[in-house]
Amino acid sequence: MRYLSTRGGGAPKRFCDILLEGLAEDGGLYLPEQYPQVDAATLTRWRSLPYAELAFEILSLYIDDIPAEDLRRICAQTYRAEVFGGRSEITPLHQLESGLYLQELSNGPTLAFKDMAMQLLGALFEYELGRRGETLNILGATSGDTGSAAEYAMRARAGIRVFMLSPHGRMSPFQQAQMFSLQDANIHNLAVRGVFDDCQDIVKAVSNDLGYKKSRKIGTVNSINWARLLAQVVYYFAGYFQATKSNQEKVSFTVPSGNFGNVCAGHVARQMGLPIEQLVVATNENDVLDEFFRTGRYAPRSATHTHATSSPSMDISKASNFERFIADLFGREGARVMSAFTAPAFELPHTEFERLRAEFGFESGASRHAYRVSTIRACWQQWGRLIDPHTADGLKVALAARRPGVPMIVLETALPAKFEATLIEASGSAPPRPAALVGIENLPQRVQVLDADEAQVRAVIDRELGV
Ligand SMILES: Cc1ncc(COP(=O)(O)O)c(C=O)c1O
Ligand SMILES: N[C@@H](CCOP(=O)(O)O)C(=O)O
Repeated sequence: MRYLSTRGGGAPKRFCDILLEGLAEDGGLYLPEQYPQVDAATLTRWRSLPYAELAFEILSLYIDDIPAEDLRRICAQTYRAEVFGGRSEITPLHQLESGLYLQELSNGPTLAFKDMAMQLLGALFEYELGRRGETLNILGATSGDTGSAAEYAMRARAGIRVFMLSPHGRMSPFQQAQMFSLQDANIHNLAVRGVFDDCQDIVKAVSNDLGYKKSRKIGTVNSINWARLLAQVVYYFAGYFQATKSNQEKVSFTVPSGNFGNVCAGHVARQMGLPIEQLVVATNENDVLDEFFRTGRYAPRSATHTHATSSPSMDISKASNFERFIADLFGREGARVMSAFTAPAFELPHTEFERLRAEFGFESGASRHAYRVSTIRACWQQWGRLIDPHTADGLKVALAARRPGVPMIVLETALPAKFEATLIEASGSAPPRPAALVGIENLPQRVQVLDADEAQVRAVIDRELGV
C-alpha cells in the first residue's frame, strides 16, 4: 500500500516512512491510495477472531513493509487483556437497553480511548527505529488525553523523547496530574498559554520546517499520524461484530468528536465496506463540526472563540483530521483541498452537501454543559452506568439521532474518574478510580509553562537535544 498527501504533493510513500514522517511535506495528511475492500466472506471470517488477530488482519491490508510474523507479534503483544482492564474482548460492548450500546474503549493504562492506538504506535515506533538504528523526537499536542496516552506508551521506549504541548490550565486536574507527575527523563511537558488549537498549530508549523524537522528527527503521535487512525479502524469492526449476528445487519456509531480522528477512523471502516448506517458526530459547545454537517459551511474559530468546557478534551475548533474526510469528499483533488484548508473558511456547493449524509452517512449534533450533566445523571439512574462528560455528549446526541431497528453504538472515549468535578455535580459523588491512581493529583509535577510561541518551543527542544 502506498500513501499520498491530502494536498497532492510529493511521491507516494510506504507505511513505515509515513509512520516516522507524520505530517506530509506539503503540510497535508497522509491517506492510503485507496481503501482496501472487505467482502462478506472476509467479514464472516473476521467475526470470530480475537481482537489482536482482527487488528493484524486489518493492519496487514495497509502495511506491506513489515513482515507478517513481526506485525502479528506486535499486535499480540499490544492487545492483551492485562493491558486493557482484564477484558479479553479489549473493546467490549455494554448494553444500556435494547439497541443501545456503549463500546468500552477506555480500559487501557490512561483511562481514555487514546490508549487503543497509542499502545500500538509505541510498539511500531520502537520496532521501526530499531530496524533503522534511528531515534525520534516526538512533538505532540494534547487537549487532555493524547498527552498522557502517548507519554505512558513511550516512557520506557528506547530512542524516543516526547515533547508534549498542552493548553495551560484547561485540562482536568486528573489529566494534568497524569502527565505532569511523570518524572521520566525522556518526557517533557510544555504547558502553553493558549488553547489546544494553538498547540496543534505549533506542532504543524515546526513540522512544516522541513530542515528543522529532519535535523531534529521530529515525529508525531497525534492523529496527524496515519498509524493512529489505522489502529482506531479496528474497533469499529470489533463493535460491529459484537452488536450483530450477520453481515446483513447495519449499525450506527455516535462519536464524541474534537480533532475528528476517531470518527474519521469510522469513515475509513465504512469506506472499506463495514455495514455502518450512520456516523454521528457529537460535539460540545465548540460546535464547528456540527455546524458543518448541518449547513455545509466550515468556519474554524479563533482561540478567543474556543470555549473552555466540562468536556475539555473536545475543546477544539480546528479539527485536524477533517482534512482527510474532505479529501475523500473532493475526490482527492489535492489543489482543492489545499485551498480549502489554507482559506479562513469554506462552504460546500449544495450537491456536495447532500453527499455528506446520503453517500457517507454523516450526521451530527451538539451538546452543552446542562445536557452533559443531565445525561450523566440519567444514564446512572436509568441504566446504573457512570459515564464521563465526553461520552455523555455522545449519548445525548445519539439518543436524538438513532433510528428504529438499527443498533446505535456510542463510543466511550474516557472513564469518569478523569473528570471528578463534573461527575460530582451530576451524580453527587466522586467516581471510582483504580487504586494506583488514588491521590495522583498530590504527586510532584514537572512542567514548563511557555507562551503560544513556536520559537519558545523550538528553544526547549534544542536545549534538550544539546543543539
Ligand atoms: C475523551 C475524549 N473524547 C473525545 C475526543 C475527541 O476525539 P477526536 O479528537 O478523535 O475527535 C477526545 C480527544 O481526542 C477525548 O480525549
Ligand atoms: N482530544 C485530543 C486532542 C488531540 O487529538 P489527536 O487525536 O489528534 O491526538 C487529546 O485528548 O489530546
